[in-house]
Amino acid sequence: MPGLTTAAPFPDDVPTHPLCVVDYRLLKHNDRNEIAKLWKAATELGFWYLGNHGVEREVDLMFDMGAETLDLPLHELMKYEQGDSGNSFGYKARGTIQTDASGTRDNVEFLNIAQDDVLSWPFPTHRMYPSTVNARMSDAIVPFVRKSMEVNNTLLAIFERQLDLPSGELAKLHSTEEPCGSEARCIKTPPSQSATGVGAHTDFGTLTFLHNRLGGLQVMPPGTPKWLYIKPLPGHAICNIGDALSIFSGGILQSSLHRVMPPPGAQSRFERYSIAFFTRPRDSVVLRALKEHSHVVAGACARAPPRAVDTGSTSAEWISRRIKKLRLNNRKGPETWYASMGTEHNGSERRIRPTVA
Ligand SMILES: O=C(O)CCC(=O)C(=O)O
Ligand SMILES: [Fe+2]
Repeated sequence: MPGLTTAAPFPDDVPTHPLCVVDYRLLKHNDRNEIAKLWKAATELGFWYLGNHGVEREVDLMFDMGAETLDLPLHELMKYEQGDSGNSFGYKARGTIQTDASGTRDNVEFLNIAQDDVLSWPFPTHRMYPSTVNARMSDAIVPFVRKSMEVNNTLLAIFERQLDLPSGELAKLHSTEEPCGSEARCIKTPPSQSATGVGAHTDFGTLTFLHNRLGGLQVMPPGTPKWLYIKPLPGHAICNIGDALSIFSGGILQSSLHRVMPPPGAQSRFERYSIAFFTRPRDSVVLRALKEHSHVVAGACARAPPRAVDTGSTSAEWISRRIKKLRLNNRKGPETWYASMGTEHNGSERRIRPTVA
């Protein structure tokens, strides 16, 4: 099954970052210890493993759907290419985005399917997709998206309580009454690559629910200049906080820099697939700290730089601007790359700029 190969183990001689293992079933039962583990992970690294999430079967079907689709002839896929205008939904061809300040081309292709199109299926909200996507909507994509939404909404409700926000305050920024940027993604990296797959970035949205089987994902822990692999843990998803949630929380929740490199060691000989579900706010939601609604967030804002508290940008503008700046056709020099990083709110970009003597 694509992306599921266990033919080569993750090597034990590469530097990894351990992640906290959180049990979704215990979270659903309001287990205080488990909530404390989640909170620690979300406020320190912003990444954790999630077990017992109940989406395992749908994830396997998504790996199949992704492989079928990304195996279609390029001329067919190109009919659905996302283009250079900052649109996220559709197909992203290899070599269309930059992976660093020098403008190095990426070597991955991916397919993004909008949550709104899945919920309104068979009627499109944003766009149409290749035939292999339509054929798998009912059995794979709709159940995967609905279950992933449920997982992320459960996590959001916990963060809402931990941040002392009124009940439903985060949920209403993500209600399905208005279009949003939430999407499912399948990424394919060809075998035997040496260059970066997806360059250093923080996720644009609220929460990411990620499934990969081969290594390659790396994180740069806050306060360090080091890239460390996150080892896939069988049967577990990898979850992480995105910029929007970090901003809503006044920086209490951490969105960390990460990237995708070729799988390490003997795993590099294999094609790599990953499946992700990104929860993002409604399009018109302004990305700013929810300080009027929580003394905890207000306290954090008092210590944060002003740009981290109010970006002055709606979620739709934020996502579109960053995607646009990643596209090589829009590159005007190194600053275009740094501008793709959402640098204004947390200074991520400062951490990977070459040190000036
Ligand atoms: O493929 C992976 O493991 C991570 C992908 C990722 O970070 C992203 O698509 O934002
Ligand atoms: Fe990411």
